[in-house]
Amino acid sequence: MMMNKRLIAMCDESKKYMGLTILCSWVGIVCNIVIVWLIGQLINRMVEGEALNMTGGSIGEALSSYPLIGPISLATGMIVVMIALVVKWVSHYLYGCYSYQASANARTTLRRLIYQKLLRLGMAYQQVEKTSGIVQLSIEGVEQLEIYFGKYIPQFFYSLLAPITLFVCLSFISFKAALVFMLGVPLIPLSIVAIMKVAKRILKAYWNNYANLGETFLENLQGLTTLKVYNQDERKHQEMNEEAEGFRQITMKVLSMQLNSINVMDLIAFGGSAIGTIVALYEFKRGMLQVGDLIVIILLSSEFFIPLRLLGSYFHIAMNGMAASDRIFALLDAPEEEEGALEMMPSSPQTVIQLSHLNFSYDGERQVLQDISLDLKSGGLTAIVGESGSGKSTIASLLLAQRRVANGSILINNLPLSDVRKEELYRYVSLVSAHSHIFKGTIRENLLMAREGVTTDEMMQALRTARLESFVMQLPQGLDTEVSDNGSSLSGGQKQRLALARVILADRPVIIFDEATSNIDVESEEAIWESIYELAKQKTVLVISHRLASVKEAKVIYVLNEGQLVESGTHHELMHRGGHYTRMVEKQHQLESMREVSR
Ligand SMILES: Nc1ncnc2c1ncn2[C@@H]1O[C@H](COP(=O)(O)OP(=O)(O)OP(=O)(O)O)[C@@H](O)[C@H]1O
Repeated sequence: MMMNKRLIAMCDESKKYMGLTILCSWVGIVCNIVIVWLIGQLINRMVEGEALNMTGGSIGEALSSYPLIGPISLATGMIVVMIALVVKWVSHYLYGCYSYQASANARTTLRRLIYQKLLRLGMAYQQVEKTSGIVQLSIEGVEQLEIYFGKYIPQFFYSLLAPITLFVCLSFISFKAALVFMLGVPLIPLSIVAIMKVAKRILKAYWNNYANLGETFLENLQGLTTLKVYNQDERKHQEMNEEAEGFRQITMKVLSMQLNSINVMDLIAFGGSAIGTIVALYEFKRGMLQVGDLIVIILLSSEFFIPLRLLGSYFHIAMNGMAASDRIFALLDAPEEEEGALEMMPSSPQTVIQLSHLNFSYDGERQVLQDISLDLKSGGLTAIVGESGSGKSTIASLLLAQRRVANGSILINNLPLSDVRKEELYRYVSLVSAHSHIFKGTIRENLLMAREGVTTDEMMQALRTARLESFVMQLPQGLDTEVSDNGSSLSGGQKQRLALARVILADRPVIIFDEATSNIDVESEEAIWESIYELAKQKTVLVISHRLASVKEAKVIYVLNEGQLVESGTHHELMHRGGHYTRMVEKQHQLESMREVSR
């Protein structure tokens, strides 16, 4: 009955609150039994003709002398009813609090686990689940599981406890009626099990459709400008409508399945109550029951079935949560790259990186890098150039341990990169890519990310080096100016320069610039190159660039062609050789002269 041991074990902190929720529900039903039973006894006495003795004395005395049952007087009975009502109200209130705590704990735990896993997976998360899928799982999937913890599991155990408690109490009044009620109870879980078989299949399809629709929506939204430019927005709109229609259909299937199952459960619940009540009426007719007892049985008959009926309605939401949990587990179980164990790299004033006989393939079939051996010597500028798709960025991602090297080795200060913990690696190496991420928040907050305790002076100095100081100074809020999501309120060039200032503040010995100046204005490009040359005087800088004119001054230029290292040397050596590099330079010259002419 959907008792997912792993899920429950995972959210250990919720267990205590789930237990308290069950206890509160149980206390509530015990109070109900007490109240109804005392009312039944009062009716019995009244039917027996027991009248209030109002002659003389106060009303209090009259109530105390009225025998409700055995030594219990009507006054005592009324006090007990009052207490039971208060206890019932308190337990109902506490039920809400504990149920919330159980679900809130589960929500926090699951979201934390997903987040931690994503951090460990790094870039590899995309191979397991799409970004939109992860967002859906973390928000809606986790919310469905909140109901599983806060409502479904407590209700499951309460649904076992309630009929047993009622059976024990009612069997003192009418064993036969209590037995009939009790026999009807298992029919509801049996119907749930039958429905579950169909539901599992439908819900799996529902989640797949939901994730696909989310992915299409996200993609179309992100590419909306391109779609508009090519007049393709209407076509994509139609495609999305079709997908949405598919999702509507599967949603309707889920809803009708839920409705039908609720009807079946209602039939069993009301049918069971009716049969039990008929048995009680029969006993009453034969004089085996008093009218008060009959009323107690009628009033409590529905209580046998209501908990299971409620379980049935939570069941569907919980079932949806189960389908989501399968995907959460698939994400949590995704294999992680083994993290190096080395906490501390031997300190060396000169960080040296060596790649030897490196081979790499993304899909295990097509070799993207073949037998690459190169050295990134300490200090100065080193460049990797090559045509588009030759494997330059792949080398950068391998240097940052974003992907694992299967063949060949990368040594950093003579240590295999795979032995070094990522955190430790990132104390040595940092990156400015073509699309640096700027976070929503102030400029200051984005800069503070680089290093703890950075002072305003240091920030201004870094902005000066990145040629962004004058821009920030002219802003009314200066460093405290808010930038929107992914720096969308900044120009491409300003974003890159801000990213450059951040990397300067991070003060790592090795900085990789991967096409950091592509797609930006000439002014920003020049400003960034100036900063790169300045940085290269103190740090080890690796530049991956398509602009050959800018890397002329590099102490070594590595030339890649179709995943192979074809040449290396200084600009003059390479030009002298008249090989691949020379051809690239000449091609670029021709292009630039054509551009000049067309201006
Ligand atoms: N995530 C990926 N999955 C599969 N193949 C990839 C992936 N990223 C890159 N590739 C492939 O690997 C090859 C090298 O790509 P890479 O991005 O390293 O080239 P590049 O030289 O940096 O190109 P550019 O100058 O255009 O950025 C290309 O053929 C590309 O199609």
